[in-house]
Amino acid sequence: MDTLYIACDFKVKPVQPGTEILIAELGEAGFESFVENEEGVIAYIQKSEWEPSYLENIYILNSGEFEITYEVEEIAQVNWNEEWEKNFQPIEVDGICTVRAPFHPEPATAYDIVIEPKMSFGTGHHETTHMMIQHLLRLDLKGKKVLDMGCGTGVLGILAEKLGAAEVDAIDIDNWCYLNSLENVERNRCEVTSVYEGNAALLEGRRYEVIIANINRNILLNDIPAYAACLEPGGILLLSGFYKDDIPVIDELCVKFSLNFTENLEKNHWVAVKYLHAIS
Ligand SMILES: C[S@@+](CC[C@H](N)C(=O)[O-])C[C@H]1O[C@@H](n2cnc3c(N)ncnc32)[C@H](O)[C@@H]1O
Repeated sequence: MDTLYIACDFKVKPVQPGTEILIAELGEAGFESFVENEEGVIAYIQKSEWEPSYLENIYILNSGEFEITYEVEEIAQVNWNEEWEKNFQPIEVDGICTVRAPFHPEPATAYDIVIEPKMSFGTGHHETTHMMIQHLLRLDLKGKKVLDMGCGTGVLGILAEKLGAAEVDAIDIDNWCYLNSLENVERNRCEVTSVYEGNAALLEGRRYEVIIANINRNILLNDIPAYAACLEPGGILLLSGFYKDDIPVIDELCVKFSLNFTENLEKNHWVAVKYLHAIS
């Protein structure tokens, strides 16, 4: 079944830094996927999530700081491979991990993740994915049970398996992301990663030592109690998908569930925060 999408084709002047700021704002607002080009960016959102007034609340479009024009189009399927071949450059994180498409040459980094992103979020280009990869590279995941909540392309769960996790559950609410994660898990020859379509309701009765969730502020505020309920004492929770300014409200909730702030990475106002589940 085809999922209908809204594609907004933004022409931005100057392209940098205007496009970067626009993508950050659209990502926070709920746009799922971005294809950058020489003139700006095409941003995608599921039609079911879209309202005609949606762009009115995107500050950068109305601030006058950048000259931005756009066209809105409804689409079903497009040739994503062609789009990504034109636009997707490999991403290297800390000289240790590369995220690339199948048509890129094999890298020399210790970890090589091959992603065909299609419509899903999670190529390592976004600040939040990049920082979550950085966090993961610094953890000892050997033998751990890991949850990748809001897996998108599956990139973080795939990396968790490559870093030695004993078992990885990757969950996404979106059918397209679920299917894309399945494909990418297979493409990377993962053996201990299972992909599920769903949300925090699936977590009942499950236990994890590490939980990764790069989603957005509101979903996290809703689902942190469910994450805490299935995180082992001494376990680690990595959260991203929100801005630095949102840390206090996220922190306030986490503390109530014995999740203690330990470390924070920050890039272009986006953050990725590490919490430790207190041992009671
Ligand atoms: C910002 S993307 C992150 C993708 C990938 N994990 C990464 O770090 O690049 C967030 C993902 O969360 C999914 N999502 C949104 N709400 C969700 C929910 N309530 N439960 C599970 N997944 C959700 C979206 O479909 C999307 O794929």
